[in-house]
Amino acid sequence: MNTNNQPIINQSWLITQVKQHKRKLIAANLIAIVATILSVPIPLLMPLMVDEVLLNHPSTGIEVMDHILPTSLHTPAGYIGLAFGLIILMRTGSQLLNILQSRQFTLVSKTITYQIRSKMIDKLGLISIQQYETRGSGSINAHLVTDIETIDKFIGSTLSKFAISFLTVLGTAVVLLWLDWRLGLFILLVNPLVIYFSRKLGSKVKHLKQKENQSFERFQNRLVEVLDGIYQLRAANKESIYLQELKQQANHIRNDADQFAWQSEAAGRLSFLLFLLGFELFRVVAMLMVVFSDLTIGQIFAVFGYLWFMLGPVQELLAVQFSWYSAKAALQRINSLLQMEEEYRPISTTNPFVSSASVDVELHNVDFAYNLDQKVLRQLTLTIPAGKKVALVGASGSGKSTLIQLLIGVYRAQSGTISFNHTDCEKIGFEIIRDQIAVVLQNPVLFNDTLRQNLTLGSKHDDNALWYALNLAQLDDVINQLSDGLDTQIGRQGVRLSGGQRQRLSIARMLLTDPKFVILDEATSALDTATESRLHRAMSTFLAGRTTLIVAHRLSAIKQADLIYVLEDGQVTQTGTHGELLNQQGLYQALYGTSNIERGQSNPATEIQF
Ligand SMILES: Nc1ncnc2c1ncn2[C@@H]1O[C@H](COP(=O)(O)OP(=O)(O)OP(=O)(O)O)[C@@H](O)[C@H]1O
Repeated sequence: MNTNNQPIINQSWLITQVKQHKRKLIAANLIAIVATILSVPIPLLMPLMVDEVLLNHPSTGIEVMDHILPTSLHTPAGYIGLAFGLIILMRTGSQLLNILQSRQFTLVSKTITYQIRSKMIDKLGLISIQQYETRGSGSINAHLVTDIETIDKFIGSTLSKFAISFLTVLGTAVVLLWLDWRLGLFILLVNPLVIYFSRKLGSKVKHLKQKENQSFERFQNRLVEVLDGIYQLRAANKESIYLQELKQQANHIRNDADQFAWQSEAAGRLSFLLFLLGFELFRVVAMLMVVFSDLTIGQIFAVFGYLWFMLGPVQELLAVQFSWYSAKAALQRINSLLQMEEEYRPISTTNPFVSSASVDVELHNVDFAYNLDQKVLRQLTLTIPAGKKVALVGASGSGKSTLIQLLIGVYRAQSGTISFNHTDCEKIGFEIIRDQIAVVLQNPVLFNDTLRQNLTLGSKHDDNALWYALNLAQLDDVINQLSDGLDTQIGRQGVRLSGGQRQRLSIARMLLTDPKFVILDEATSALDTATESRLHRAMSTFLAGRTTLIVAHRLSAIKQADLIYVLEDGQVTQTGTHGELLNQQGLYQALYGTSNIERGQSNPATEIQF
């Protein structure tokens, strides 16, 4: 866990990654150098053509060409043809090498972005549930997709071009120095000056990228929520209000993105304008030098050729910084995800389940609050004996589901102890505890996948085991009627199943894991009473001897328990069996008493809700 809040993806991390690809990067840079060496001399053929061929002042160039060409081609047309052939060869060679070097760079950049993405995926498994609840899946989604893409673009395209552009500008300056040291020096001084002003301009727009990202994050979070709730919004006829709100947020993105886009474009163009002014000045100086010094007409053609040659690379170099601002903002956001608070995972020092077939649970003076200002569980003490069925009842908001969250370690008690088989949960570690527990929730999470995958969640089970679990969960008849059976796709969040079928699928999933401790949190609330009663009967053999915690409002789910705890305002106020509690004055009697007497006699699976 990163406790010192230092960015995790920082320079030294990147350098370590880059070092792992040293050979590829060295190869890429060598290729870039060869490509530059091939392309930089092309404008030098100009003075050769103009001075030696067109103006008829033969010198070293013609001498060399005479060695290559047969005597019959020692003519201006022959020389021009040879120069043309050479230029084609050099340009093609240089472009092919550029392709090769960018291939090397993409190999490295894609691997580095894959590593960042993997690091983030690893982190997803560690982030505390509270952080997920506050940040929202939309923003996490944005980090994993958009931010990584920005970084990928920066490393892949910008950096690979950076090497070539930098080398080209440097090579050009060297040739200019050789042609005329004053011109070379001029170009060497102009470039840093332009880059300095361009950085100054760039620093004025970099915060706009962050603003754009924030708008995008807000939009994405809301979009995910609206899409998840679209059915209910449509049913409540409120869809248009939410879609309108999304449009407003899209409009914010438009404004913020527009600000960054035009201002960074303007800053880029102003920087380039500076360069062009230097360029024009350079041209004037070069022409004056033809008049006042020994620069030849051919050489001035070469100088102008080099100026054009530099334009593209200089533009690329200036663009790198704007691309860097986007990448830096993305990196900051990625780091903020990597720095999110992690779930508390004590290191396991003992495993009390190895020697014991069943699980008992004890809570002693447990205090818990989601927000420090409001306690949800207060000095809660209760025991769930091994192999027994225990029910937890209480009014809505009394803390029943919160207690389950603490049992599976999703949240941590602020004080008090939770023990399994007389061993403190912190000594056992929650990975081991979760191996013993299966939780069935009221709204089970289902994936847009086959029934089989939703049942097994990736574990290996043969079809007989699956059908056995489906049979106990009272779902085999339903699946039998589907043409694709276990391979039926159930749609997003299991939309092709009814609420009750989804709950039974989740129960079948629990049965397959063969847990020692079963937690049923309103697990059968969507079933009709007859199906629920059949299900309870079918499961009774499976549950016999397993510790079971039932959280329910329905009497039919509660009354089968060996022990019932009544929870009021985060504390146990009554304990006993159904019969005992009915005879005690208190919340249980108030909630179930009369209704039970009236309805319970006629139907054992009576449904009573409060
Ligand atoms: N993730 C959360 N963040 C902040 N507060 C929460 C969170 N979950 C629950 N609460 C609060 O904790 C209290 C207890 O909620 P809990 O879900 O445990 O009640 P419950 O007894 O299971 O209710 P129900 O029978 O309606 O499911 C409620 O006041 C609720 O507002």
